[in-house]
Amino acid sequence: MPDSIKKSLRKYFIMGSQNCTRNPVEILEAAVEAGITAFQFREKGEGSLKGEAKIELGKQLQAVCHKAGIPFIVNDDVELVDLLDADGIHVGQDDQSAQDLRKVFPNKWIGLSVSNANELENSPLAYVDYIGAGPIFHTSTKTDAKAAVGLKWISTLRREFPSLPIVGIGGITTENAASVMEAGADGVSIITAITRAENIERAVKLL
Ligand SMILES: Cc1ncc(COP(=O)(O)OP(=O)(O)O)c(N)n1
Ligand SMILES: Cc1nc(C(=O)O)sc1CCOP(=O)(O)O
Ligand SMILES: [Mg+2]
Repeated sequence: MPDSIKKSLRKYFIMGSQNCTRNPVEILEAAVEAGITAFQFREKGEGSLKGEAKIELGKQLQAVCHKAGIPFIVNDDVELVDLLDADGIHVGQDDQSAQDLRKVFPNKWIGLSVSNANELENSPLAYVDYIGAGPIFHTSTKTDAKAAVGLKWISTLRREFPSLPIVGIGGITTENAASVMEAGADGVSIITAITRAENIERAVKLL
């Protein structure tokens, strides 16, 4: 099981309509065509859709993932995971606890953000399928992101947990993605380097 998750985390695209300057469905289709291996619907923050509009976009993006056979993960929103029967959920340290989520979703992927040793110590890793480690580099995409933790955080996690699926996130680009993998990550999570790419196919291939 961890091996198939690791494979799926390799090019993990995250996006919501607030990250897009054109149709999000077309952006996801282009990214899928170019070879992303998983997708997280993160409709959150300024300019994001709410209520029915969010659900409708989620359904459309999920259909693109289903057609391509890649996992469709929902960020934060437990009700939406349930409603759409998503493949998994990603939560942070201040969101619903992974332990509680595991009771509700015994067979779905649960991803948890872990940014430092203190969070790691307090994280219920037994209930988690993968860790999102970051922000590795500076990012302006998440307004409440912590200070960049650097590649060392990935190598520390990898040393302590040799078989745990780990994905790096935050400020990852076509130029620095290889360094994240070399530090020990199983994959890279990206928003801007894909949503704002002049050529999505080229960007995903370079990643
Ligand atoms: C793969 C991945 N890693 C980390 C995050 C960040 O989650 P969180 O800390 O809950 O912050 P928000 O994304 O909810 O703003 C993520 N979404 N995905
Ligand atoms: C959603 C998110 N979570 C982060 C974390 O550190 O937990 S950084 C981040 C934003 C990533 O966007 P970009 O690829 O544009 O830097
Ligand atoms: Mg969250």
